[in-house]
Amino acid sequence: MEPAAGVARLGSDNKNRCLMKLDFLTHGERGLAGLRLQRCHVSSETDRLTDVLLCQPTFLEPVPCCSVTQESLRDGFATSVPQALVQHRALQAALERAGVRCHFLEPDPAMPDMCFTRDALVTTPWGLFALNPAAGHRQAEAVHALKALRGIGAPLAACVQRGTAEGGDIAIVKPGLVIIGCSGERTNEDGAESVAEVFRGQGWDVIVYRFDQHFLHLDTQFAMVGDGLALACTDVLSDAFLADLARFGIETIAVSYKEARSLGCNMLSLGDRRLLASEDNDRVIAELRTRGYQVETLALDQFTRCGGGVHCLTMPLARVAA
Ligand SMILES: NC(=O)NCCC[C@H](N)C(=O)O
Repeated sequence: MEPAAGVARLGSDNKNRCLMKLDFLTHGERGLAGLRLQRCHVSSETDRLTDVLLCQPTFLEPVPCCSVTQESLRDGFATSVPQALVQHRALQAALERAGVRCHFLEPDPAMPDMCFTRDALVTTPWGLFALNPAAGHRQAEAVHALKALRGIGAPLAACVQRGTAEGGDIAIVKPGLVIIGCSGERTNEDGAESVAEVFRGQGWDVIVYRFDQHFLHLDTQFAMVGDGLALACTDVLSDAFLADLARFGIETIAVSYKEARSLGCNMLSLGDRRLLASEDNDRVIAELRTRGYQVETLALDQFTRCGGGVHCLTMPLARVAA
């Protein structure tokens, strides 16, 4: 069967099953506002970011589906949508100042966590990979995002065939190496294996890292910030995983458990040693600056108190090697 227009070829039967399920996406759906996507591929989380997917937090709610949000609610936290919108606009402005094109999904009242665009799908070197969020209130997000992205010309490369998988659990470390987090709750064993198959099929090395569901996603404990450099909650990550990182030549900056709870690992690399981070992580940010990284900080407490920082709020659509 020939792939539908705009669908990348990955040479797997799985892909054809995926296409049949999502066939409707190629026909007449409303796209994102305006901008056509020139390219859609990510081979490394630290290449220069050119295009990103965002969704304004118009309907943000503190859904008690992760331990950070539960703690915030216990402390009496309530979201303020006007404040969240201001913070999100500042994130957009920082991205645009850095030369990144921002593409926006339409917010939907049925999707209170849609502003965390990271989780519904991931961009691979071959195009979009449609995921299957586990959290009940997030399950519609993948189809919602795909409809819009297909409308601006993004190719669909693959989709999860079995189990559940969320984008915060997938780190495209460098060409040829992906790490998949598996807590059993958000990304489960079948979902992790389904994602791993696609990368292995392209000759990539895959590390599957299993952790306790308290930590929600891999990107609350681990994120690449530069070539061969990661922020890592070494208090929590297993010795075997840390040894795997060393084996693949990845150095880590240690982030404490408390820093990770306030999304201290959850930074976004813009490439060229530039980073966006939420404020209130002074020690980690100072360490990065000492190493020559340019770190711009943003007030994002409306989101961090709901369990997600800059990394979770952004889904890179295209990065180019510097
Ligand atoms: N990648 C991420 O860690 N995303 C944060 C998602 C937070 C949201 N409240 C959730 O529990 O799904």
